[in-house]
Amino acid sequence: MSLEDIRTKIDRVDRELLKFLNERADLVHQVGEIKRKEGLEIYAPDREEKLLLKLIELNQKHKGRLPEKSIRAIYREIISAALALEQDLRIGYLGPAGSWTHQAAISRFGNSVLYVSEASTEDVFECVNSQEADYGVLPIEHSTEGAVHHTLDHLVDSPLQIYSQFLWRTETVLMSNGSRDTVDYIYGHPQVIAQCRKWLTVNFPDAELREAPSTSQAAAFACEHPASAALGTALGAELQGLKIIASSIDDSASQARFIILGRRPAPATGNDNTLLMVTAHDKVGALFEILEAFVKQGINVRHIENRPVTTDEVGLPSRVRFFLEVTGHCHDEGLKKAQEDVGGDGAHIKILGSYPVSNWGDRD
Ligand SMILES: O=C(O)C(=O)C[C@]1(C(=O)O)C=C[C@@H](O)C=C1
Repeated sequence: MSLEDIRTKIDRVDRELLKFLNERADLVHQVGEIKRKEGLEIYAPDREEKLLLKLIELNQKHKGRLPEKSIRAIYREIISAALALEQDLRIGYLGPAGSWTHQAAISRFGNSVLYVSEASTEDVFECVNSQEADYGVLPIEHSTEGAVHHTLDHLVDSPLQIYSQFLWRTETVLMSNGSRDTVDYIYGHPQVIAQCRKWLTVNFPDAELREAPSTSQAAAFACEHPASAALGTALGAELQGLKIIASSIDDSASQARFIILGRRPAPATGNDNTLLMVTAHDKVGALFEILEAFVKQGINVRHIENRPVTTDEVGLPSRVRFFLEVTGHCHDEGLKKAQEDVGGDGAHIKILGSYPVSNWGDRD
């Protein structure tokens, strides 16, 4: 078949695709109307995941040429367009623009929705609470550095809940106005330099490493001279108009867990985890009693993090605070019973959110 013939066939397939995409958009519009009438959440991550898994399975069965990564990327944008059609969805994220959280948020919500850059964790909470944004995206755990305490601490007094969470690989790129051969100095946040040190030593042994206060500031410095480069995100390079001269340069693969903050709890999917906070008296066996209540109900405590309890009131008995990630949904009977048990011992328990399971190394 000639090139012309193949292109004629591609044009025909594209016309069909467009027809189907618009047919899908009409159906999504109807879903949006029902959700608005019934006061349901527009964003349904569990439905998105089920839909994607079904398509990936179908593709494998029919030996489709497209890899899973491409199917996810294509559908990410189709669903992003759907979300934008259903509602002018606004997503607040921990900025600045081009940050890892920004890139992670786009990997989840696609390019058709609106993004609002927030300067601090507190601002992300505030924009969702005040309804300036529908959802907020924040990091909660790094595979190398552990929990992001700043995010956990803000959940303590907030009426907001974790609506969903996801994992995202934090891949560093090297960006510049020049080419690989012209780089004399490289800017980067100290933590990012540390993450890529071995690669930098092997590939740029003579380049001077210069510390920058943030990844976006590093990119801004690199814009000034073609002999300089910066470490950061692919999105940061795009936003600054810099070329990516090397990618995936981290010494070891690192992932981060992000939460999607919402105003309402997420529905149960049958495979959920729940994050809860327990504040108990500081006494012998405090943690043992808490854990026992969950064990009795056959609930697995997957992760424990403890944080100091601050109080302005002098004379109050000292207390300890634990953040526990447990298996199950907060509406499960077993979890409710465990909660009652813990509460009966004088401890205070607060549900911070139930969300579908996602484990380290599950996917990109
Ligand atoms: O099924 C829904 O609830 C929809 O709103 C449709 C749809 C989709 O495009 O398939 C869009 C957004 C949701 O997050 C999940 C799925």
